[in-house]
Amino acid sequence: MIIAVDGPSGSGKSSTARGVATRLGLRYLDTGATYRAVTWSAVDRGLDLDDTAAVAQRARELELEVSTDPSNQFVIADGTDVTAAIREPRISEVVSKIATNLDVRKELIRRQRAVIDAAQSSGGIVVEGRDIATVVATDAELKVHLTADQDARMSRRAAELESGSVTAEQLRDQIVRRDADDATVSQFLVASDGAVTVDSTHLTLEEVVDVISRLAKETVPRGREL
Ligand SMILES: Nc1ncnc2c1ncn2[C@@H]1O[C@H](COP(=O)(O)OP(=O)(O)OP(=O)(O)O)[C@@H](O)[C@H]1O
Ligand SMILES: Nc1ccn([C@H]2C[C@H](O)[C@@H](COP(=O)(O)O)O2)c(=O)n1
Repeated sequence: MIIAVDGPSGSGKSSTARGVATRLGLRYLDTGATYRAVTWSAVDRGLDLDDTAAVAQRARELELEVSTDPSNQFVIADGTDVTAAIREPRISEVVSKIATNLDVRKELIRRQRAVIDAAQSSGGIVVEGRDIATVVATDAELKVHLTADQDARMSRRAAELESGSVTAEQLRDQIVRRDADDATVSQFLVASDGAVTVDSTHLTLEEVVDVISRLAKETVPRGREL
C-alpha cells in the first residue's frame, strides 16, 4: 500500500505521515529530507547554488541514506549524520533553489521511487512531499491533500522555533515565499485528481492521524488487512 500526502509548508505533512505510518505499521518517507540533504551537501562544498549543472552533479554523486522507520528518523549524507543540520534555517532559506532544479528532481525522484518499491515487501509506505500523488507515486492507493490556513501554518512553525529566534519576516519567508517558489515546479496548492482534502486548521495532530488512518483502512482491497 502507498499513501501519498502532499500539501503546503506547515500543513502538518511530516508529523501526520509519521503518525499514520506508526499507527498502521507502515514505512515512512520524508521526501523533503532528500532535497534538504542535497542542499546541505552543496552548501557544505561551497557550490554556487545557481550553478544548476554543478548542483545536479552533486545530487547524482551524493551517497544518501534516509531512514524509513517512523520511530527512528535519520539522514546520512556521504557518511555524515545530517539529521539535525538539514533543518537549520540556513538550509530552509535556500532549499527551494535546489528543489526547483529539474535535474536534481529527476535524480531524487528516481531514488524516492526505489525506496517506495523496496517498502512494498514490508506492507507499504506513507510518503509525504509536494509531488507524490502527481509524479512520484501516481499509483498510490490513497492520495491526501493536507491543508491548513496560512495563519495556522505560520503559528505552528513559530511555535517550533526558539522564541525570538526568528522575525515575522523570516517566518513569512519560510512559509509563504518558499511555497510560492516550490509551486513553480509542483502542483501542491490545490488537490490533484483523486486526492482527498483534509483541512487540519481546526484539528489536532491526533485527529488528523485518525482521519487518514480511517481513510487508509477503507481503501485497503478486500482480503487484505492493515
Ligand atoms: N493538526 C495539527 N495541529 C497543531 N499543530 C500541528 C498539527 N499538525 C502538525 N502540527 C505541528 O506543526 C508543525 C509543522 O508540522 P510539520 O513539520 O509536520 O509540517 P510539514 O507540512 O511537514 O512542514 P514542511 O513541509 O515545512 O516540512 C510541527 O511543529 C507540528 O508538530
Ligand atoms: N516531494 C517534494 C518534497 C519537498 N520539496 C521541497 C519543498 C521544500 O522547499 C523542500 C524541503 O521540504 P520540507 O522538508 O520543508 O517538506 O523541498 C519538493 O519540491 N518536493
